[in-house]
Amino acid sequence: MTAVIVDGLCKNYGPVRALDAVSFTVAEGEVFALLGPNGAGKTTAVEILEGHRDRDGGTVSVLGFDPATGGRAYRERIGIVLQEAGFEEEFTVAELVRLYAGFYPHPRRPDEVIEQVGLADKKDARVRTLSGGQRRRLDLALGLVGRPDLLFLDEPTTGFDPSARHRAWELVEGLRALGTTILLTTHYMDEAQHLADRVAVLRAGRLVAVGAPDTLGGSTRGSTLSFHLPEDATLADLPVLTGAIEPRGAVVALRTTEPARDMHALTGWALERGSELTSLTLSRPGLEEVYLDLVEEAGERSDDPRPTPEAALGPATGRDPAAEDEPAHGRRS
Ligand SMILES: Nc1ncnc2c1ncn2[C@@H]1O[C@H](COP(=O)(O)OP(=O)(O)OP(=O)(O)O)[C@@H](O)[C@H]1O
Repeated sequence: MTAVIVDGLCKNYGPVRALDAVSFTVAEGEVFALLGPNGAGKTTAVEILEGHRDRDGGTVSVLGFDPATGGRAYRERIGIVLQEAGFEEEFTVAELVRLYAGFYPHPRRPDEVIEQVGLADKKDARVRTLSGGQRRRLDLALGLVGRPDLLFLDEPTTGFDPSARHRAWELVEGLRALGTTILLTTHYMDEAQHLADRVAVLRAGRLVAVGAPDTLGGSTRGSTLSFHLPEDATLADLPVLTGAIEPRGAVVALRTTEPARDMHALTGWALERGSELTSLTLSRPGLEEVYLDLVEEAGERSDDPRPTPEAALGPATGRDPAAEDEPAHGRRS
């Protein structure tokens, strides 16, 4: 079954078109990452899916519910880890996790969840005494304790130290193994690469690519063939190659969409002249490289969302009273 279906989703904040006909699906049990620069619309999309924000157009189905009208039955099926949740500071960790467990019909055992997120030694500590990273782990515990079918993780490891980060990744992998569908946002490409089955890249409210982290952007982005230039050769001696050559010190890198042809030409050339092509490697661009290409294409600025067509037609008429300036549920937008 498909866990999430988003079709033609639109959201405007006054003159700003935060989401412009965004469509994607997430399969049941899949880990799906929404990527994009600041202001791209990730939080808006996630808040609409969570049922915390209205949409202006399009259809959304999550676990068979429309989040806008799913009510309590819907909320019991999902878990949410907010970017900045406001906690009751005087509760202890254990009290708060137990309190949240009480909101759900089939919760996980609070002690087990506290252990899983690495807060066992802090279970009797008051929330106000926790460090930033420990608070994020508590966020995670509160998102997990209801045993959700779908977990929303909004930048789940921001502020984590490297070992806490790896622990969180293991936790996500464990949840995936249990069949939990996970929709996460992150600015860390290594996190998306490591955790996500598929990623979607938003830029200024528009979806610009969806795919597996290893193949995002398609074959047209090409591969990189790199090798050490033989000592007795110069760049001018190289055979005719289809790709563009970039010298990087002693190493030559060739970005090519025809790697087999270029590899054949190069190795033939080296054999013929009796040279060795040391450290010859063929690699696809990493997710970070592809992502940067996608979000920087067409010279768009990351913090420059598209205006709505109405706003683009004329001078701004001031703040639209319909603009929602109040973040939903204590969420920073
Ligand atoms: N409550 C609001 N009122 C008015 N404009 C908003 C509101 N929330 C978000 N926006 C605008 O909508 C656009 C998308 O914002 P959003 O928070 O969804 O982006 P994001 O991709 O989550 O960014 P970040 O990576 O910084 O969290 C931005 O231009 C933002 O300024």
